Amino acid sequence: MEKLKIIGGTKLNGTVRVSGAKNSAVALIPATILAETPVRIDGLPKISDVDILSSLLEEIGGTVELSEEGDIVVDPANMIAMPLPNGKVKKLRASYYLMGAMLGRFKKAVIGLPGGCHLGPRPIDQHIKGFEALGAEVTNEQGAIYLRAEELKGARIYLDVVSVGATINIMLAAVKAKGRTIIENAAKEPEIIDVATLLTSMGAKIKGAGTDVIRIDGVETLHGCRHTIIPDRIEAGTYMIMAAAAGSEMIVDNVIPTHIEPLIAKLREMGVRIDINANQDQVLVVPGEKLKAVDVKTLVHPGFPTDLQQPMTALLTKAEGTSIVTDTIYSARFKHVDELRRMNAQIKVEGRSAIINGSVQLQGAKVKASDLRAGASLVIAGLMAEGLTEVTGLEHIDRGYSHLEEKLKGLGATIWRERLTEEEIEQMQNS
Ligand SMILES: CC(=O)N[C@H]1[C@@H](OP(=O)(O)OP(=O)(O)OC[C@H]2O[C@@H](n3ccc(=O)[nH]c3=O)[C@H](O)[C@@H]2O)O[C@H](CO)[C@@H](O)[C@@H]1O
Ligand SMILES: C=C(OP(=O)(O)O)C(=O)O
Repeated sequence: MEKLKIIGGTKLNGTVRVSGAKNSAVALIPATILAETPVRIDGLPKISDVDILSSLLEEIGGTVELSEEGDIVVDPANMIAMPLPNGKVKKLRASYYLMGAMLGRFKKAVIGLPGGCHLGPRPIDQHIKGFEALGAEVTNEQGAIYLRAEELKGARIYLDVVSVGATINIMLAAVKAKGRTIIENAAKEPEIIDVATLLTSMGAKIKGAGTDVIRIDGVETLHGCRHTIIPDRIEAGTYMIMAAAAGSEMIVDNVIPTHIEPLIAKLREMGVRIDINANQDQVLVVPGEKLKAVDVKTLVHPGFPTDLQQPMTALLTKAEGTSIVTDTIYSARFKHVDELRRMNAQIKVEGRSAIINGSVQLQGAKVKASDLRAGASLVIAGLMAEGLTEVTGLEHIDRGYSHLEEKLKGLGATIWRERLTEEEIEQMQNS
């Protein structure tokens, strides 16, 4: 077990390069199951979700080569419908994509219910509704989902909730179903377009990804191809927030600015200068002398992403006035607030909103990340704080931030990782 140590107050500047998108990577890797020949994906982030999914593909008989640079080649030829009831699948959310991909290829799968960040209830009823509409029988037996189908047939599926996971999972199963599937009220996140792009390169017929109606005409077979992942808009957003919190001037490189429009708009409203280069792949972030309080409401894409809510909450402790942050996607995504309070933040939570009074000078403290973006918000707070901050719960941060300390050190931050002592481990286990 490890902790991050941060000495706050250093002005960050320079250029940081964004890695491949976590939420694409975790769907692209399972999608390779559907091919009959090797698939290569370039630019995956170095995160534990990628490592775990790669090892799950090996468990079902795939040959997987993952390079240090994040390029993966998966040969799915010898994969079998091996049950994956629990264990590793519980360590991440996106193991649910193994359901759609294995159902598509083998017409059966047994996958344990997924893990991922605890943000309030995260049901998968819309995924199951989609699989059933395609002709699968779905049961929950001792914490694992059993899926079986004689054959998969295209269907019209209206999602009652706009869900990223359900949209992608239904796409994965439907690309090999007989006939046409129409997903209505589909989610529109850039990661959905990325997965559709990979599947199309594999021979699938998909129209409308990125809109709220996706049409899929099933095909008999899918083949290998080469694909480059999109940059991580949430990681990009996190560094932009770090720049606004503790930067002088920072260039965030390898971004698609249209993917982070709501964040750009909010940072500008706070008084942060954001310039986009002519190539549309870099943003320059220059914080103002003083930051203004703003209200933020998370929404489905293209609204403000819930995954940037927690980092944004940390930044708003530095803004003058009262900010209200409302999360309409998750009912309990405020576990970072108690930890920020330890650092002298003036925040209270009422229902789905956090009310933040600023500006305050945060103080270094020992804090614990309860989930991935809570971890990011504590690192941001640590960069702004006076003195030493120690962050534990790094297993969450490592699910989603590639080379975090190296990137921050490159920007001038004083940050390092240390092993926890026996005594600290015991204290954590008792707390
Ligand atoms: C691996 C991955 O890509 N994770 C992302 C994905 O999670 P995930 O795919 O789990 O999130 P969804 O878009 O499915 O969830 C959105 C909302 O719909 C609800 N819901 C979802 C499915 C369902 O069957 N029934 C249901 O009620 C959820 O409880 C939540 O309130 O999108 C979220 C919303 O942008 C992001 O926070 C996560 O980072
Ligand atoms: C909630 C997140 O991840 P997951 O869905 O993988 O738990 C996230 O990336 O912020």
